[in-house]
Amino acid sequence: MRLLVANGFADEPVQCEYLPTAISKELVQRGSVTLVETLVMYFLTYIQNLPEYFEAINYRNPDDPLFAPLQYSHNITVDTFTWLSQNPDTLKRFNSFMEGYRGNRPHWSDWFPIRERILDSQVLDQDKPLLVNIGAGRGYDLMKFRSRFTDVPGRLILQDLPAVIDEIRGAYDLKAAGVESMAFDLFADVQPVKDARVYYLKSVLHDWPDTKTALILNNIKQAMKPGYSKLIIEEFILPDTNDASLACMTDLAVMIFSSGLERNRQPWTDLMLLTGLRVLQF
Ligand SMILES: C[S@@+](CC[C@H](N)C(=O)[O-])C[C@H]1O[C@@H](n2cnc3c(N)ncnc32)[C@H](O)[C@@H]1O
Repeated sequence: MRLLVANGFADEPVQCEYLPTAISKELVQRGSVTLVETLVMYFLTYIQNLPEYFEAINYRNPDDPLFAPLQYSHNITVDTFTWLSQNPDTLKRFNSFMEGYRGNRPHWSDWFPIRERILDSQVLDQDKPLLVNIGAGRGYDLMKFRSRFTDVPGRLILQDLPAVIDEIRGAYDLKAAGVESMAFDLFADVQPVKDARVYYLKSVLHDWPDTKTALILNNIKQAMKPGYSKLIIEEFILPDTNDASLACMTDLAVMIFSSGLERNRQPWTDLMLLTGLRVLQF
C-alpha cells in the first residue's frame, strides 16, 4: 500500500487506512480494466519476446501478418483477427479494450465538415446506404454519428468479422440505435454494399502492411459510385521527422500485434496512387 499511496493510487488519511483516488476509481471502470488486462496479459509478453523474435526474422521490419510478435509468442500461424475470432474471451477483451481506448476522444464529426462535404451536397434517400463503417468494432462511431445527425436519411451499416458481429450483439442493441450490422471479411468477401455515400475506415488499415491495404482499398473502390461515393480513412499521418506523438506508441503496438504500421504522408500517397483513388484532402 505504501507504493500505491506514493504513486497516487490511494490516499492514506490515517496510518494504514486507505481511500481510493481519482486514478483508482478510473481503473475499475470496464474500459480501463480491459486496457490494463490487454497490456499486461498480452502485450507485455510480446514485448518481452521481441529480441528473440527479431533474431528469428533476421532483424527485418515485420511485414507478415501471419508472423508478427503475437504469432511468435502464441506459436500460431493465423492472422491476429482470425486468432481473436477463435478465442471469444480474448476477442471480448480486445473489443472492450478498443472501446475503452476510444473513450471520449474526438469523433470525426468534431473535426470534419460532415454536413457541408457529405450530407448537404446530395439528395439522400432513407433506403439507400449513407455510411458503411468497415471494421467498425462495437459500432461506437456509428452510434455517435446517428446521435449527432438524427434528421439525416439513409442506412448506417456496421461491417466486421462474423465473430465480432456476434460479440457486439451480446453487448449492444444496435438495431435500437438505428444501425444495421453485417458480417463481412475484408479479404474473403466482395464489398456487398454498393453505391454508399460514404465508406469509412478507422484504425483498420494501420493493422495491415501495404500489400493487404491495397487489396482492402481496391475492394472498396469496386463498390463505389463514381462522382458520388466517398472513402473516408481516419488514421494517423506521422510527421516525417522528430515525431513526438502518441502515434509512435501505436506504431509499435500494431507492429507487435499484426505486423501493422502507422504511416507518414508518402506511403499514404503511394497507396492512393496505386489504387487510383483521387485524394481530396489529407
Ligand atoms: C483496430 S480495430 C478498429 C476498430 C474501430 N474501427 C476503431 O477505430 O475503434 C480493427 C477492426 O478491424 C476488424 N477486422 C480485422 N480484420 C478484418 C477482416 N478480415 N474483415 C473485417 N474486419 C476486420 C477487427 O475485427 C476490428 O474491429
